Amino acid sequence: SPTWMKEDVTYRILNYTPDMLQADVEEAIARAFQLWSSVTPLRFTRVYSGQADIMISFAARFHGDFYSFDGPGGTLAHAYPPGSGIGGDAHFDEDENWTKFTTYSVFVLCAFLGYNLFLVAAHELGHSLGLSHSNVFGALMYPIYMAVDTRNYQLHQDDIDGIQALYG
Ligand SMILES: CC(C)C[C@H](C(=O)NO)C(=O)N[C@@H](CC(=O)O)C(=O)NCc1ccccc1
Ligand SMILES: [Zn+2]
Repeated sequence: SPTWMKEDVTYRILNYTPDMLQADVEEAIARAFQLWSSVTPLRFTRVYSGQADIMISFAARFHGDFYSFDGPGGTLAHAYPPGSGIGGDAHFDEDENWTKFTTYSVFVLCAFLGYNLFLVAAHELGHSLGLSHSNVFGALMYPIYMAVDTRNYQLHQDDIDGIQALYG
């Protein structure tokens, strides 16, 4: 699978969701990158203009690529594997309610309260780095979102093995 052929990868936050404070969006994204940089030689640098490797945006329905979003629920976000242009970019569905909180409540209540941006971003950035979905329940790259306590979130060994197979 494609990987970034460099250790220094840039990212840019193109726009913000109205669901959260901008500082909380920036913190969630930065923490999601830190998860992956902590187990690889990769360094992530935020840039504020021009073309970054990983362009991060919020959008609803049709948003200029072949994968339109589907309103509340369902697909929450998608990201492209490493490459030029749209490669590496991560799109978040603005029709979801984005939050910095996580609850232990059942999945359906989470769907109502919102999705934790840090958790979803961490998953999407896994794709942006070249990871596919995992079949290991509890892994970050498992295909289905599960609300978990994000205060001291740790990558599952399967996620670490996967990313170190690409960048170890
Ligand atoms: C086929 C793709 C486009 C589905 C899409 C996804 O996997 N994006 O990376 C997605 O939004 N998946 C949903 C689940 C679904 O649509 O059935 C999801 O919860 N993804 C976010 C996620 C998954 C696992 C952990 C954290 C976040
Ligand atoms: Zn995914």
